[in-house]
Amino acid sequence: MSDAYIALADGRVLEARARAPGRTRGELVFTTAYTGYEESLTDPSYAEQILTFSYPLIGNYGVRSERFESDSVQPRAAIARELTDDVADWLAEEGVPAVDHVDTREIVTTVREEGAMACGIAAGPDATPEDAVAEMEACEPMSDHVDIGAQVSVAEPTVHEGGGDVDVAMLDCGAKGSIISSLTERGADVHVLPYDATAEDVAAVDPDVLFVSNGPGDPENFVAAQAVVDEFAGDLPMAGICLGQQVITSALGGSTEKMAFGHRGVNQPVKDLRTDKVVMTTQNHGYTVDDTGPLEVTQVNVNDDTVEGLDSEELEVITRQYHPEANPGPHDSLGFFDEVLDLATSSRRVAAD
Ligand SMILES: NC(=O)CC[C@H](N)C(=O)O
Repeated sequence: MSDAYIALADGRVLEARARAPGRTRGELVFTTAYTGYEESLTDPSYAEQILTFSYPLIGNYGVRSERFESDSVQPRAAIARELTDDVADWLAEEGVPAVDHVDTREIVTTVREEGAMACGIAAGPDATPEDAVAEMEACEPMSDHVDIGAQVSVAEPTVHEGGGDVDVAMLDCGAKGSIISSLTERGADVHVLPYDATAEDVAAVDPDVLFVSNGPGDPENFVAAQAVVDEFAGDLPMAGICLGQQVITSALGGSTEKMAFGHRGVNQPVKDLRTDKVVMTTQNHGYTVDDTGPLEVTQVNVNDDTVEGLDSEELEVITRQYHPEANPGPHDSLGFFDEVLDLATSSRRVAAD
């Protein structure tokens, strides 16, 4: 007898083993990353999603809080072929349902063929297939989570000192901790502001650059962040990662669209169109920029040609769809943070001349 059920939007109910009990629902997605489960499970970009690991064994090197990207577990639930006790116990403590002993290849091929979909999970001694179906039926599309930023952003402005003389104003739409530390390690002071900060809040920190972070859900719902970008366009250098690229592009007149199942993993090849160099990148996104507005495409995904990097010399904008901070993943693109800080300081020099 199974003690866990996974209900998919296409009507199937899969049997599994409960590793952390509970009932929940979310958008079913998968990551192909073979390491970095501590980072992925604490990445705020996964809020309101159910994360399936395609790699079959998750948890084989334990759970260490130094690796966490935020203070809590972010996906609504986790699914793997095999979860170790370390991970299962951690998720149980955090109240996040987790299941294993399920054919994750079937889940991955379903999502690849039919797209990211509504999913319900019921796990624990009393769980029934009907409970999982009821959860799945109550699942809202990602774009209906209009205030998802409130779930993942800081409540109050917070400063992370890097000791240098560059001030970054970061709109925290669900920032991973290592995006902040990638900037402080390079000497920047990072003023982390709530996702709904106003232009006045940003002006109050007198930044050299505006940075829009990664984050969960539909970028079109981050209307306050888009308004801030619109306000400072052309007057302040700007940079963004993932949701940040999407928000900046939309605010400047471009647009985004939902992908079928997105990119989630640590080996997505990205080509720089100026150098022809390909690097491996970490990704976690379900939306993509389809109209770049005034921005120029500088980098593309080698697998499907989607936009990976955007730039505008005139507007002093530089963005990435992937995650240069890695964690998990390859460090090939860490230089992005140097480019951001160069943009901030060179613009200040021009202003002073
Ligand atoms: N990592 C992110 O910032 C994700 C951005 C956005 N929520 C998407 O899925 O496309």
